[in-house]
Amino acid sequence: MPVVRMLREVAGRMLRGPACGCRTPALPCRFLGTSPRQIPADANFHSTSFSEADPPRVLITGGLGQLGVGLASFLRKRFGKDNVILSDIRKPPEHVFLSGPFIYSDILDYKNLRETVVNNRVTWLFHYSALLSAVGEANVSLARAVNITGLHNVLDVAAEHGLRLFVPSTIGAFGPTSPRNPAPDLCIQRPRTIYGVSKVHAELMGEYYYYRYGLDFRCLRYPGIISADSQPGGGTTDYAVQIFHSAVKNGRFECNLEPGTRLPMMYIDDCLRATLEVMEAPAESLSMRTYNINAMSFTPAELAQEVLKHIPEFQITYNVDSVRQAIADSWPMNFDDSNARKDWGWKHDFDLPELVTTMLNFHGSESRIAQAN
Ligand SMILES: NC(=O)C1=CN([C@@H]2O[C@H](COP(=O)(O)OP(=O)(O)OC[C@H]3O[C@@H](n4cnc5c(N)ncnc54)[C@H](O)[C@@H]3O)[C@@H](O)[C@H]2O)C=CC1
Ligand SMILES: CC(=O)[C@H](N)C(=O)O
Repeated sequence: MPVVRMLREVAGRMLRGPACGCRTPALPCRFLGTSPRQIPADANFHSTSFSEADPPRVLITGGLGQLGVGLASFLRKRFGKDNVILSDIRKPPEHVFLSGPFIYSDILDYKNLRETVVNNRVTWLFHYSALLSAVGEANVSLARAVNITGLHNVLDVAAEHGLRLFVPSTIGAFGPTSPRNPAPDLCIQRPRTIYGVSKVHAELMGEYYYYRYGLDFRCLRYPGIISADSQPGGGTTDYAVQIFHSAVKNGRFECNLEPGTRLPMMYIDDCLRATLEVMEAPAESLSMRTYNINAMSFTPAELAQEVLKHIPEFQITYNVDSVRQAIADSWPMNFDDSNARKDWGWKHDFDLPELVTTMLNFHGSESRIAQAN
């Protein structure tokens, strides 16, 4: 077959993608060329032999933030302590350092990242490094570097070494022109933050690498995540974590969003379980590479009402941060996650009442321990 005709046919298949019902990459991974970092044409992309019976060798980037330590502990229970490596550019607290393998890894340093993957025989990568929505607006050039350049490094290393790659996206990947109640998986995405723009970029680049190079890219759009034993890293949904700590400690909370601001939220246990479930889902069950996941949706006033049921003297006041409020007003109020439920059986466990009970129990017992010491 003449080369030009062959290439045209392959490109046609790639562009048709899932519309023709394909659930595997439309483009054989080495058909049109090599990985983006000029790997030789005879390089074997899926060279890391990974039998489903062997546990994966996992690397978590940006692992010292709100979600990474919990993810490491969750994955270590499943795959064994030494098979899950936590990494970050910050110094780990002692209890984290002692809990399992930790290494320095800067995602902006491509060679360092590649060395880490090679030396540790990594097969699965969870890419958590990022600057979140509010801190991203305060430092756009750093957010652009970490969230976009860093992602390019991660994608290239993952493609080069045949990794299964998880990259979280967010409700922040939608904008004021997206349907907001609920936001479906596929719709207009024109976010107005550097965080949101970088996450749409990540979704598209990951999907492109899947079709172009056969990279096993998987992505979930997380709602705002609420965790008891880790602090949020500078986002718009942070209030929903901080409120519990303040309620138990002081009986009051000053909220930086307006009382009626409705946003999708999820308890961390559901988020981590969803992350593992989509990574373990058989490839043929995934009709898409990027899924919304949802659990609950509430406003600060509704959350405060639920806290009041446990702490009758609790008081909430409002001192609105205009940057965060503008961001929240452009995000979905609710998420449609029917595709995740249909394709790989996603189901959340925590609704608002269970969330509030769990969070207050944790902070209540923490503060009782502190008082006793
Ligand atoms: N926490 C949430 O509510 C949500 C989080 N996500 C996503 O989940 C992921 C994890 O989120 P969090 O743990 O909350 O973030 P976080 O902001 O708490 O932690 C991010 C980590 O990235 C690290 N980092 C920054 N620059 C780095 C670099 N050059 N190299 C390596 N690491 C670097 C930071 O030191 C930090 O520990 C992020 O990608 C975030 O966008 C998505 C939606 C909701
Ligand atoms: C929802 C998110 O992505 C994050 N928590 C943020 O508020 O920036």
